[in-house]
Amino acid sequence: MTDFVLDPSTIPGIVLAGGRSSRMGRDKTGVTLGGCSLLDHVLSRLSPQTAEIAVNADAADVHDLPIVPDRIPGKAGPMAGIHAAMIYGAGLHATHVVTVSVDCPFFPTDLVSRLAGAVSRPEQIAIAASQGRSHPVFGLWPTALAGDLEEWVRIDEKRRVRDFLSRHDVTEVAFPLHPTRASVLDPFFNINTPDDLMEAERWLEALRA
Ligand SMILES: Nc1nc2c(ncn2[C@@H]2O[C@H](COP(=O)(O)OP(=O)(O)OP(=O)(O)O)[C@@H](O)[C@H]2O)c(=O)[nH]1
Ligand SMILES: [Mg+2]
Repeated sequence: MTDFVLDPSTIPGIVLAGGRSSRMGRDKTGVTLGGCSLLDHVLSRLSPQTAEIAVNADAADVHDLPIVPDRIPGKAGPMAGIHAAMIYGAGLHATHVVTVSVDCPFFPTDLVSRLAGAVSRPEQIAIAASQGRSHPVFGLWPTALAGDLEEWVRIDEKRRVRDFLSRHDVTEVAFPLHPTRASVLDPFFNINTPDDLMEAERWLEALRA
């Protein structure tokens, strides 16, 4: 039994868009899919699920949303974005933040509620998974871990997300595949290359059919 309950409607959501997009060759945030930017796809999935939304990036066309740049310099990887998200959430007096990746337009519509429902202790991290693989950029993070994460990024040269997670109490939440007319879609399908973008166009058609 646990008496720790997290209200998903109070959890700020941060879109991680601070990477180099090197495989795509141009900033993934503004790449269009079905005529809308990837950022717009992700915002329409996230906004019904969270209280406030910010975008982790150095600079981008993010409408009138707050931009949260990395605090740790040098493009230190996704954990630097998650660190910036934790600091942002702490500034809003939130105990937890949710992160999603800008290059993943089909993520589950019940992501935040299921992650929030999975944690049973205040310092527990919840991470999404599908098909037996975890997707740590889709996570629910206690803002109280910001100091530990900052120190880890400074001392751990490899900065593998999994190595950070191994220091903490983590629960994984498995999400089902999504049936479409074409085939079953992994909701965490993510777009790294121009070929992935073409595949995403086909998934979008299949979802609309
Ligand atoms: N803040 C921040 N976010 C990052 C960094 N590197 C990657 N990310 C984010 O982490 C998520 C997963 O990263 P990738 O899929 O590798 O994206 P990417 O690094 O922009 O693309 P590549 O350069 O092709 O690897 C994306 O949402 C990126 O925006 C970083 O150095 N800082
Ligand atoms: Mg990368």
